[in-house]
Amino acid sequence: MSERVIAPKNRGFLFLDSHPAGCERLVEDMWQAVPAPSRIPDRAPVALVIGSSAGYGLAATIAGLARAGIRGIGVCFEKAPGRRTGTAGWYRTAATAELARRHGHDMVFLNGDAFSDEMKNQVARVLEERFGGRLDYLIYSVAAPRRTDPDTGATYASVLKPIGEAYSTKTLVFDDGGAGEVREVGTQPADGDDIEQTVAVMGGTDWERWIDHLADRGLLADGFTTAALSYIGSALTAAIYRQGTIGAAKSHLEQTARTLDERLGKLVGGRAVTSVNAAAVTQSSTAIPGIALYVGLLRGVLGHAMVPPVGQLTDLWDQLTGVRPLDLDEEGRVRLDTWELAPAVQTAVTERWNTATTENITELADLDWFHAEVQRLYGFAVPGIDYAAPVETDIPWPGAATP
Ligand SMILES: NC(=O)c1ccc[n+]([C@@H]2O[C@H](COP(=O)([O-])OP(=O)(O)OC[C@H]3O[C@@H](n4cnc5c(N)ncnc54)[C@H](O)[C@@H]3O)[C@@H](O)[C@H]2O)c1
Repeated sequence: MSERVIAPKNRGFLFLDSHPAGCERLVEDMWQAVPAPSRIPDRAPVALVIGSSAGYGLAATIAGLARAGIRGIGVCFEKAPGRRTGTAGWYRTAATAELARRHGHDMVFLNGDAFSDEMKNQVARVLEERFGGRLDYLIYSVAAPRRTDPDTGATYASVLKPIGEAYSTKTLVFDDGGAGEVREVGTQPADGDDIEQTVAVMGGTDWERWIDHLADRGLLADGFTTAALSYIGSALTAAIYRQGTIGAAKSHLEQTARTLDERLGKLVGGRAVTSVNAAAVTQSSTAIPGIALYVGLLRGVLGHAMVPPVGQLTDLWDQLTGVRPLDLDEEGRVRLDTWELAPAVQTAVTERWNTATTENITELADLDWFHAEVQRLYGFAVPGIDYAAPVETDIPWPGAATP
């Protein structure tokens, strides 16, 4: 046992420690935010969520459990407590597992590299031994800086760069006291094999490898449906996002969905789609130049009308499970970002973006919210948590939860 008081220590948007009690409370709040199921399925669907410990994948897991009544497996890559605390995703997973258990869902969490064949084999074994060898849904929500290709052993690294020309953008940074500053940052364009490397990590290759692996072992149920998360975003961030290296990876992911959709249709009467979600504060998104300013301004314009990830994922589950029909755009994508990209919203954000300076930023953007959201990624700034009290940090990885 190792109880201690944990104070936030950070370098920019990255924190060295996380707070177990804050992480637990956030997971409980997310669960509470999900509306009760509109119908109880005869048989709890079996789902696999890859990237289940943070951001959209965590939202997929919690909305899946609380709304769609899933059971199954969550896969993520987290660090255990040691000299420092465990990662926030470690504690969020422990909290999610406990909630699943309390609500009677059989949910197993596996910690390791989703890109490896070892993890794919491990998941296949758990599906065979524990879930009747039948997978109904797979949600793919990995955001990673690197991927090692199991066939060649080559390791690819993704980069966030514009394509063609150098790009300069306004961005938001915080000083130690939490005051925001609007700065200009420049990024050089992709060169060499930057695009191929980024596509190799964040494109659809690993998603397809998962489906192939599970299909080869006969583990896909009739009507098996899979969704991978994607992003389009604003014209304000297009040069670094959708038109940049990561956008090339998202185009590849969306193309993979079209190929998989055709294949799964023939194989098991199944479906593959991408789900285009809205901007959210996550560990991955805060690493993208300009996104912090953009999201702060978006919140300044929309306030509580922003739909949080768990709200968007409730909608996705409703569409995947047939509570309402799958609503696809002309490119075959589920669109959960329409409120973000509404022309009136984008016009208002653009006006604010163009005039934003360090002096007026507090009037234009919701900086308090943004700054707190960043801290909440690590379990800090959570209302109701006593941060002066010692907490147990040595929390074990959840064992297979038998309801
Ligand atoms: N954050 C946004 O604004 C936003 C908007 C729309 C779509 N998306 C998409 O959602 C997806 C998830 O992004 P996020 O922002 O929620 O990321 P995140 O950083 O919050 O979460 C990433 C998850 O991936 C897991 N992961 C990372 N590497 C792994 C590995 N090698 N093996 C197993 N698990 C691994 C992490 O443990 C974590 O659970 C991405 O496809 C992203 O493009 C994000």
